[in-house]
Amino acid sequence: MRVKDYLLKNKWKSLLAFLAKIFEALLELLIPLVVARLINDGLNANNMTEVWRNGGLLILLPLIGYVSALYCQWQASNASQQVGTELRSALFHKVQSVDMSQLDQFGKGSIIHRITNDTQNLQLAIALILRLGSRLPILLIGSIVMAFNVSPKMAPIFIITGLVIGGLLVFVTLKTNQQNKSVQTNTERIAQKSRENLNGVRDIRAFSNQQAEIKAFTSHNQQTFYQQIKMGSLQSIANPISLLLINLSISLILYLGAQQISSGYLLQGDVVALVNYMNIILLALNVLVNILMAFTKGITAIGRLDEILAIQPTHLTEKRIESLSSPITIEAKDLGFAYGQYLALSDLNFTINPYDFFAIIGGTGAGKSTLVQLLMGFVSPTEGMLSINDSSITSYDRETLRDKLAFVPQENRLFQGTLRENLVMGNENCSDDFIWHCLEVAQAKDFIVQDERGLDQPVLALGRNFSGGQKQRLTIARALIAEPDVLILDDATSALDFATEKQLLQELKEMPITMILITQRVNSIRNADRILVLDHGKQVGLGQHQDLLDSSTVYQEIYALQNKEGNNE
Ligand SMILES: Nc1ncnc2c1ncn2[C@@H]1O[C@H](COP(=O)(O)OP(=O)(O)OP(=O)(O)O)[C@@H](O)[C@H]1O
Repeated sequence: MRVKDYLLKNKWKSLLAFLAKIFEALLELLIPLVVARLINDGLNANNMTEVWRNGGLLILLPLIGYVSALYCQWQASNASQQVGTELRSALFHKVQSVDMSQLDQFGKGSIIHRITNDTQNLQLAIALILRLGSRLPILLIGSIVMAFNVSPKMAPIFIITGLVIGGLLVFVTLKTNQQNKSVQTNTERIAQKSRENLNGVRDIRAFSNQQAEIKAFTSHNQQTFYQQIKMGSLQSIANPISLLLINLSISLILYLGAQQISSGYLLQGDVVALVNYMNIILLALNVLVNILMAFTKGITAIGRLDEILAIQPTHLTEKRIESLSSPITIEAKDLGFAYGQYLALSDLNFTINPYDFFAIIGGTGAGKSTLVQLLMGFVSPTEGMLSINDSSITSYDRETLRDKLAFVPQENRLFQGTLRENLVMGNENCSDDFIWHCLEVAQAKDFIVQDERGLDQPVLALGRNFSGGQKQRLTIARALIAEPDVLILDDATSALDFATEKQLLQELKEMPITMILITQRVNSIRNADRILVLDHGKQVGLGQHQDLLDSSTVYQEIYALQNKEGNNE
């Protein structure tokens, strides 16, 4: 579904709001006529019945109009809020359901900006257009028609004024629409820069890079400022020019009206009605400028939201497999993956048997993390096949995969709360005994028991009260507590000292799980059942430690380098 479908879904509420506002506008148009009658037939003719009748109408018509406006307000708010809520939810679901690589082109900051800011802009535009926009054509066209009715000779003044001001506003709208797109992109850059800075505040300070960062931020900020000024200036031209034209027209009506009253063609009340209609046009045009501003933002938002809604999950299958029985066998056949045009992995062929200790090694940028993303179903293969128990990984329901495969990333994340809350995220009903067992396997028990609050000890935001190595052990324990069939550790032992890592791997190997370890350290995987060696996205070795030392040049090089430098021990 696209934005237009969400707008159509709420068409009845919008239509009711629209009709209520049109009704109010029609009533408003009658008022100058009633005033004219009050003057011509009542006051000038000294007819008190007409004075009372038209005076009464002058009270009644605005009252009915007010009730109608209230009803419109209610329906318009309802429709706009509903569209906003449904869109936010649809965007969130879309972001959850597509491959992560499909979102790369937008960036996280942009996606957040679209889900929050753009939906808000669209919501405001809908509300404003329904509440104010619907009455504008009625007021503008109606005033010209009514003026024609009062005096056909004066009507050309209305038509010419309307056309000139209308043309001016169309010009301003087209110009500001273009400008508004740049403003949105820049605002997004500011959000992205702020996010990047907050996340990397330590690195920035460590490298004393604050000045450069402040300069980059200020530059984006200034650019937005100038763009906003340019947009505001364009929009502000419209108002004084419209005002000038309207006042010139009113002067002309008064001048010509005076002559026509003298010649008996018009009555005084008719001239008052014509001036009132011109004032209605002026007020309507004032509102129009505000609506156009909201409208341009709304149109920009629709385009930006549709870009996200249009993403089709690359792995869509008719029916997803919702059960995955143990034990699990993973097989790659001519597997490859490309980020856009860049082929990050190609021609991978391997099998991971149940309860294997399978290791993946390779230098920086070899494609290890990309392979993990494929294994976790975060991205889908662009070449060949990756299967789990003989069915393509893309045919499985995501939740089913998450239940069976646990992943510990390089960047370990703990959340504010208690240790227990952090640990049981994937298995809320597990017993304390099981938690302690997993903590023991993950080599985390020792430092947890030192605090008498045990599992109830607090975790600060981002796990700030734990060291890097402690956080790694806790995230491994969390993955084990979820009782997965396959545990994938993506460089997740890098902060552990060699002895602790050795002990951890030993204990994990004894558990009834398949372990996939991604690492850069040869010495961590000497005991692996099988090691996959990657180099620049290609498979350059597959076998056990000793086989690879005999057969794989890349593995020999990594081994020689690490053991010469003694990096690992
Ligand atoms: N989102 C992305 N968009 C484009 N290219 C990417 C993306 N992520 C990774 N790459 C490229 O794909 C290649 C493999 O990256 P990957 O992160 O899988 O390597 P890695 O072996 O895990 O490296 P490291 O050990 O340094 O983490 C690299 O050349 C990288 O530049």
